[in-house]
Amino acid sequence: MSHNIKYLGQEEAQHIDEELFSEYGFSVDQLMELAGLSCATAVTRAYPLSSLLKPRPSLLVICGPGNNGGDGLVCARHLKLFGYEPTVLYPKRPNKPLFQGLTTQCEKMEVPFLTEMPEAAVIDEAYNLVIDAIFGFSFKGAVREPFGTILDTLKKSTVPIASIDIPSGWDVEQGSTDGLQPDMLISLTAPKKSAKLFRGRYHFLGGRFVPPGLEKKYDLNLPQYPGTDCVLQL
Ligand SMILES: NC(=O)C1=CN([C@@H]2O[C@H](COP(=O)(O)OP(=O)(O)OC[C@H]3O[C@@H](n4cnc5c(N)ncnc54)[C@H](O)[C@@H]3O)[C@@H](O)[C@H]2O)[C@@H](O)CC1
Ligand SMILES: [K+]
Repeated sequence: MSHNIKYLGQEEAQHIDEELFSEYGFSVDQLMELAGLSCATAVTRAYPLSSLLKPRPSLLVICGPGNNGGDGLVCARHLKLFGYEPTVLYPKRPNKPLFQGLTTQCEKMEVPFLTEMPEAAVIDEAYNLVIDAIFGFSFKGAVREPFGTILDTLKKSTVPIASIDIPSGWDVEQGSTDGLQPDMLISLTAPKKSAKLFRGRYHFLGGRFVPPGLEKKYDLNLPQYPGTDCVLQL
């Protein structure tokens, strides 16, 4: 069913993104809400509350400086509504109303924000899962701080990682041989080329907002989502 789905290159993913806004009239916050809701829903499928090993349903959501980080904030808010206990690390915050609003919404919902990245041993002790919302399809080049240190710590941790759209630090097309090895990947809109190298247990597709005309133009060949679901396991 999913074998013909298109794996997008970096530029193609960015073109689709731009077209959703320019030609199709969507706003960023609309799509970010749907993307983040998909991610939260996919997490509930792969890691239901009843399956978590720690006494509290604690999750660490690490948000980066762009829209992937915004997806993480939306995902954290929905996971809180779903009964999980997310904590957010958001070290580089863009000075834009969209991200400020998403941050306030989390704070008002009593989602705690950390001031620094915990050590790997602390993460292993405290959290059931890390949600990686650091970089998405616009990541390029060598990782800049503080994210290099954060990714190094995540590599040392043994807690499963769920990556939003791309495993952070991976080249969008080529992946990475010594990078993160997430347990879960939630591809948004369509998987990116590096997703072919994903070796974790759960690969989900989310972001059920692609208009048929756009899907056709880019030959995305998306599988059919079941019923009214916003996610699909690939
Ligand atoms: N069209 C879509 O499918 C949608 C995409 N969304 C999300 O938006 C993401 C793309 O967002 P953006 O284009 O804002 O970009 P990203 O969130 O991928 O990252 C860009 C940010 O990371 C920084 N950065 C890039 N390379 C870096 C490096 N080597 N070291 C340190 N920092 C680096 C940039 O300065 C920028 O602040 C997608 O992956 C997805 O998660 C959703 O929010 C909405 C819909
Ligand atoms: K990511």
